[in-house]
Formats: sequence, structure tokens, C-alpha cells
Amino acid sequence: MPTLYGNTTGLSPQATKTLERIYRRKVPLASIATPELIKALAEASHETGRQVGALVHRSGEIDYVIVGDATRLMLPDIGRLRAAQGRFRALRLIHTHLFNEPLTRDDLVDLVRLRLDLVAAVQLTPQGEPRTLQYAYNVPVHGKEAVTVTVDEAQGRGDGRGEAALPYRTVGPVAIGRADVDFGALIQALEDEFTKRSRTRSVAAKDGRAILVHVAEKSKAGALARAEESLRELTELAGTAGVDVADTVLQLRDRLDPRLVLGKGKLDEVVLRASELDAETLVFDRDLTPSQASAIAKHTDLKVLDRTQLILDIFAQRAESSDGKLQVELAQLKYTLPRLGQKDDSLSRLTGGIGGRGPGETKLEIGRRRAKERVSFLEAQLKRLSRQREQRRRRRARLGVPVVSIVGYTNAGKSTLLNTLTGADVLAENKLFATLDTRSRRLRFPEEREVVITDTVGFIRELPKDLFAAFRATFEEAADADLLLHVVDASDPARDQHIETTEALLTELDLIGIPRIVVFNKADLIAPAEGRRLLLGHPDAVVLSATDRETTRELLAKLAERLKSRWEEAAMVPTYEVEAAEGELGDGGLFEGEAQSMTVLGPPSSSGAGEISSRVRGTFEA
Ligand SMILES: Nc1nc2c(ncn2[C@@H]2O[C@H](COP(=O)(O)OP(=O)(O)OP(=O)(O)O)[C@@H](O)[C@H]2O)c(=O)[nH]1
Ligand SMILES: [Mg+2]
Repeated sequence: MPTLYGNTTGLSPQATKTLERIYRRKVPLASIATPELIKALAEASHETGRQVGALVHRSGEIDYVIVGDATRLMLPDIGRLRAAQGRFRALRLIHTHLFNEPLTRDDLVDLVRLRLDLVAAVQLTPQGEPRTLQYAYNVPVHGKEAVTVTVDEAQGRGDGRGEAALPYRTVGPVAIGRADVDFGALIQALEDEFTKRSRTRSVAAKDGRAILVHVAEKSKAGALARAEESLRELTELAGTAGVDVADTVLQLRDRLDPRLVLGKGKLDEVVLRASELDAETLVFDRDLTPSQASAIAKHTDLKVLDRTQLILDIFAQRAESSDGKLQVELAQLKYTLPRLGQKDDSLSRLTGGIGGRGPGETKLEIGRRRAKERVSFLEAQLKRLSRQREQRRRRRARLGVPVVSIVGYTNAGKSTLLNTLTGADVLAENKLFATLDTRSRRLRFPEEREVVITDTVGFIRELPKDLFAAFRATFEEAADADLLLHVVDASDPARDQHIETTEALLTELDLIGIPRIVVFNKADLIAPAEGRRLLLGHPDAVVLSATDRETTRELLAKLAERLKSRWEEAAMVPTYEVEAAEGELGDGGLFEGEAQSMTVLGPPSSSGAGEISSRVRGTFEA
């Protein structure tokens, strides 16, 4: 027996028979629907008082007969693997409308999101006779690159997009029998056009085009400003991850939808927008539960990522040391595991990150059991590495060299500061999370005094939990620090928030007890008066430009002063005279030989303690 789909409860045996008979119809490629099929659908509708539809395959077969209610039809899950780029699903929906309604928004959203060949509605007379036919099909739109922010207040303000080109075209309603378009020729022409376009597109955006979505409750004061700031950061994160941001959408709601987060109407709009802009990914500016992500992916037929996945993806791309790679893989697996439990064939859209990137051997689409095994393996591996680090640290402690760790929000200029202070060439980039592996350099002060300066991973608001756990290890180094340099990008409008976030994370990492110097960086980008104001709030801080070595003198003097007792304790050198140090600062003699300031501590075990190497990477790493 052929299966009936949709709202099949309470159908009489007679109605069931009528419906099942629809499967016998054949539709040639040359027409949208035959008069016989239309008649059969109308009869079944009349008999049941419900909408009835057929999904017709290009082969002419009817693949699905679907029953709705009086006003709508829910399509079955027709295999949510996306149709190949530039191709349609080879299925067209022909269905009845009982009250002479034109194509509804739901019809059009289904057309676009499922990439159906075509959607047609047959308007029936009150007597149940087919009267007119209206149809719609997907058309290529030349997407605008512009980033628009749309805010939906409760009053339903427009989305400010104006007359955007629609990704579909509707025809009719026309009298039945007048709709004599050659369906086969139409679909062939459309597919050719789409294929041509997607070829040029895929070169332009190798990591995919995405729409960024921020949804927040509007009850809270300042919600809009916070949302905009958060979207700005997400846009930067997306850029860092190599995602082409096609558009951003911002919705403030009274209450978040527990299932879809956004309102259904808004989400439908996003689907259409994604089709317009040829975007295949939605990135949510919040964490989604596995079931939310799954529901949204199912509803939109788009790839759905949340903020955590985006950050994980960046880490996956950027981790360099074997340690870092293991940690990222572990975090990705831990994030993926609860999502593997879902009975969901759209798994690849929930897991793989942007391009399915995962370090190590994990393909991110492995089974649950394999994933668990891999987690245990990685955890054991990381424990071993952590023990090794611990040993190295102890050895170093015996050497008595004080350690200074540079911490702070991502992109604050930590690596730049390390480079400038030590003459190193650690990668510093205008990207979030440029640094993922801890690097250390030795900085020499006069009189044979020296410190080891360590660069760290940048902090970020709402650092993903699993990632936090995994990266805690990289802060083990910092846990032994005698002093922290908290670098702040003084020119960032969200500066105060960044300070707050960093301090909260320092607390969580148990580092808050370590003495700290706040370094307001990027002084060249702020007015001098602003710099002075900053110092009023933080009298112990310094203001400098990490890009300009001249400006770091005050910091070096402060470092020398703060580390004085530590050096004395280590009894490495005779008593340090602050006055003398300042005198030396005056003539720039703080660096005792430029070449030596570039010395790197070599791996003590493998190549002998204190070996001089010009390589930066791999410092302290066995
Ligand atoms: N104008 C200006 N730009 C700076 C200054 N210091 C750093 N930058 C720039 O800020 C960007 C980030 O610098 P990084 O040193 O990579 O920052 P980071 O804190 O190490 O960042 P992550 O490793 O990503 O957490 C780079 O483009 C630097 O060139 C400064 O004093 N002035
Ligand atoms: Mg860095």
C-alpha cells in the first residue's frame, strides 16, 4: 500500500482510497500538472475538507501524497540532504487551496528552503471544482553584499530592506488549462542559470557565506546597544574564521522562542534572505541547545552554527602545537557528543563547523562510541603533556627566573607587546585569537637579571565552557607567574567590558591573586587626555603603544621595580638599585645587548637548559 503523509488521522476508508489512488497518476515533464491529477486532488480535498498535495518527481511519478488541514499542508521530511549546488530537488508540489487563497508565505518558504522545482496551488470553488492555478519557482537573485541590521520591535517596524529582490517568481492565478507552460524547458533553463552562478560564487567564498543572527530579549535596558556590540564581535569572529558575512539580522523579542529562538515569521524571512544572498549558513550569536540547533536546521534547511562552534572552528584552524591541537579536538568532540545523540540525519549540518574542520584524526561525523573512545584517549594524552609541563616548570623554578605572563582580551596587543619587549617575532595580527599557543621569551634586564615573559591565549566574553576547560592548561604557565601584565586595548569602545571579562576569567582561572599591572595599549589611537583619564581610574596602570618601543620604558621600569624583591629572593644578583635602573632607563640601556634579549629558553630536556635558539615556537615544549 502506498503511504499517505501528513494529517491522516480520522480519514474515512473511502477518503483513504481516493487519496491512495492519486499515486496512480503520471505527469509528463512537459506540463506542471495534468488535468487528471488536478481533478484527483480536488476530489480528495472535497471529500476530506482538507488541503491535499502531491510531490511530483521529474520522472513523472508521484513520490508523496500529503494531506493537510483546511488551510495548510505540512510537507514530510523529504530527505534533508541538500540538493546539489545550483540544482533543485527534482520534486514539484501541486496542492489544493480550499478558500481561493493565493500561495501563502509557508508555500513560498517551502519552495525556497527545500529547493523544490516549483510549488503550485489549485484554487477550488466552494463546490470543490478546480478553478485557477497559481505557481511559483525559484529564480537567481543578484545578492547585495551590504550588511543590514534589521530590528523587529513588537510594533512590527519594517525590516528596512526596502524593495529587495525576491528569490522566487509567482505566476497566476490563471484559469485551469491556461497554465500551459513547458515545465521541463523552464526547469532546465533555471538550473542552467543557477549552476552558472554558483560556480562563480564558490570561488568567491570558499568558506561559505553566512547570515549572522542575534536574538535577545528586549526587556533589559540597553539591550539594543549590547546586541549591536555583540554582533560586531561576532562579525569579527566570523571574519577570523574565514566566513563571508552576507548579512546580519538582529531581533529583539519579548521572549525567546524556546524551540526556534527567533520567531517563526522572522526565521522564514531569514530563509528567503539566505536564498537571495546565496548564504548556506546561519551563525547564531548565542549558544544553541542541541535540540534548538536541530529544529532550526530542520526548519531552514541551512547549516546552523552557534557562537561556540565558530570559536571552536577558529581554534581548530589556528592551533599549532600538538598540545593545542589535542585540546581543540577534545573541545570539539565534547561539544559534538551530545549532538550525536540526536536522531537526525542532518548531522553534518550540526557538527562539522564551517568547513567540517577538525584537527587530528576526528572527522567530526564519527559515531558516538568512537567519539567517546577518542575523548578518553585525548584526555590521557593531555594529562601526560600537562605532567611534562609541570616538570619543566619545576626545573625552571629552580633556576629562579621570575615569570611574567601577558594576559588580556583577544586582539588587545599581547603578542605585539611581547615582540616589542623582547624583540621577538611572535605572530601578531589584527585577528581574534591570533595566538593559540603559549610562547615564552627571555627578557634581560641590567646586571644579569632576567625574566621569562609568556604570551597567552586571548580571553573572550562567554568563552565556550569546553574550550575553557581545555585551554585552562595553557594557563598553567601563567599560574606560576610572579606578575601578570593585563593588556587592554584602550581604543576599543568595549574596553571596560573587556577588562571586566578578563578579570572574571582570571578569577575563574585562579590567577586573580597574582600581582598585576594593567597596560592600556594602543595609546596612539586615543587622545592623550583620554589616556590621562584612564590613569585616574587605574593609578597603577601604564599607558603605551606596544607598536612603539619608546613608549614601553615606563612599563619596563615598573617591571624592574616590582620584580626587585623576587630577584633578591632568588639571590641571583646583588641588590638592585631602583635609582640606577631609572638612570639606565634614561639612556635606553635597559636592554643589555639587543641580540641577547632575543634569547629563548630551549627545551631543557632535549637540548640542554638555556640553549640559545632564535626560534620562538616550541619554547618549553618538549
Ligand atoms: N595602533 C596600534 N595597533 C596595535 C598596537 N598594539 C597592537 N596593535 C595591533 O592590534 C592587533 C592585535 O595585536 P596582537 O598582538 O596580535 O594581539 P593579541 O592580544 O596577541 O591577540 P590574540 O593573540 O588574538 O589574542 C594587531 O593588528 C596589532 O598590530 C598599538 O599599540 N597601536
Ligand atoms: Mg596574540
